[in-house]
Amino acid sequence: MANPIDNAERRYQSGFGNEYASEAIAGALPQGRNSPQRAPFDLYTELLSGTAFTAPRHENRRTWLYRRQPSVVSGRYQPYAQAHWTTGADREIALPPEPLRWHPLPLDGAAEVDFIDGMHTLAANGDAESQVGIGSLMYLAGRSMERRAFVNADGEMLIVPQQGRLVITTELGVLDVKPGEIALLPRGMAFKVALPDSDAGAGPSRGYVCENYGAQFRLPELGPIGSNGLANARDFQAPVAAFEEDGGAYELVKKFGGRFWKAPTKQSPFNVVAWHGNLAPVKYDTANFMVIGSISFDHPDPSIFTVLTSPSDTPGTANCDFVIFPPRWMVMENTFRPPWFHRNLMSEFMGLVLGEYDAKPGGFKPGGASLHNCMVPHGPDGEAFDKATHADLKPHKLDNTLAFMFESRYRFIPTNFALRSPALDTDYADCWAGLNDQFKA
Ligand SMILES: O=C(O)Cc1cc(O)ccc1O
Ligand SMILES: [Fe+2]
Repeated sequence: MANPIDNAERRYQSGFGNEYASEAIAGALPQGRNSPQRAPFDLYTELLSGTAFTAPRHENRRTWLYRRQPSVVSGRYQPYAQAHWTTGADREIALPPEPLRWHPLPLDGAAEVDFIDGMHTLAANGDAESQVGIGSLMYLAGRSMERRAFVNADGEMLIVPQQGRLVITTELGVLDVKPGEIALLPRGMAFKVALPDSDAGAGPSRGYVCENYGAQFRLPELGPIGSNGLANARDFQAPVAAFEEDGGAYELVKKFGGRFWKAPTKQSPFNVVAWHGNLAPVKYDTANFMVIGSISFDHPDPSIFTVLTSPSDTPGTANCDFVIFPPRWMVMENTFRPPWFHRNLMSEFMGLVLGEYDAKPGGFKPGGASLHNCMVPHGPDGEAFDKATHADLKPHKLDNTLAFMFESRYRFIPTNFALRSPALDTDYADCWAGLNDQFKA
């Protein structure tokens, strides 16, 4: 069997959080026990735990790796400079109590940097040390990582590509992810990102990342929806085992407690020949999301579009919900169909992968971002309000669109980078200025 690392036709294993098993060479996976006295082919046995050993069974995640060298074999760490990837809430910043929006982040200079050096935190809450909160980041990158690998000890990473395909090599195998798809990479697992489109001259790649310091993302409960719907577990895809044959040197960059470090390694960290377990990187195509909406009247809460949720210790009040606004039919009768005007306990960071978002048809652009924090009023802009109050309410398909939201119980604090960026839309609030008093008694 050919080692799948070299194979452009990717194979995947289906499911979310189930017990996967994969071997790049037949016979490499021990049978009947996890840690035999000598593993097949004299591979080293290593355990990666994504939860405490004693986490409840339904939350417990761990994977057994059978590899050419254990990851403890590495050179010494030295500090590494990554100034724009900050961690957690920056309490020094005076958080503006108003809606914020960014135009698509400019790609100048992105051609020179890879996925790690091109990462920018736009806003964050909580604290990686307390395992609470998330960061909302964007990467702007034009270079493949080649012989550089990255390990994030501070959180798992949910990647939402907006422009350009990503080939993500992980310890467990390779994920090929294009805009419209998402990837979820476990905390602590080494990976590198190649940018085939950028390498082919299509210009820099851009996308969004949720760095989740808190409880791992999982599928939401479905309640009265039943046993099917929204993101179905079978549509998540984990890689098959794949390892690099060439044992050459790597630079390993590690994010650890908000700081960055680097160490040389003599061998590729992508040296896992077989693995089994339920802690795995996955990808998911949002085209497979089974969208549920109102077929009578009123605009439902956006929680019906939850793909994945990271709970907090208060039931129903998430550390982070990852919510998408995919193509869907609008059929509600006598209803103002776009989102209503609202204020909310939860804080909302949004991005747009493609097309238009119905609440902001002109103002919110693919590659841009918006932030509506706890109790900050927001909603449809003047143009959306006008259109929707006069629309002929025929069934209408919102097509060629994909917006998303990282929604959190904790207020997001924008970074200095985001607040000083020329992409900050200083006129954002004007989009509501035309909503005059039209009261007619
Ligand atoms: O503010 C937003 O655009 C996100 C959002 C969408 C929606 O359909 C209902 C509520 C909500 O916060
Ligand atoms: Fe909202």
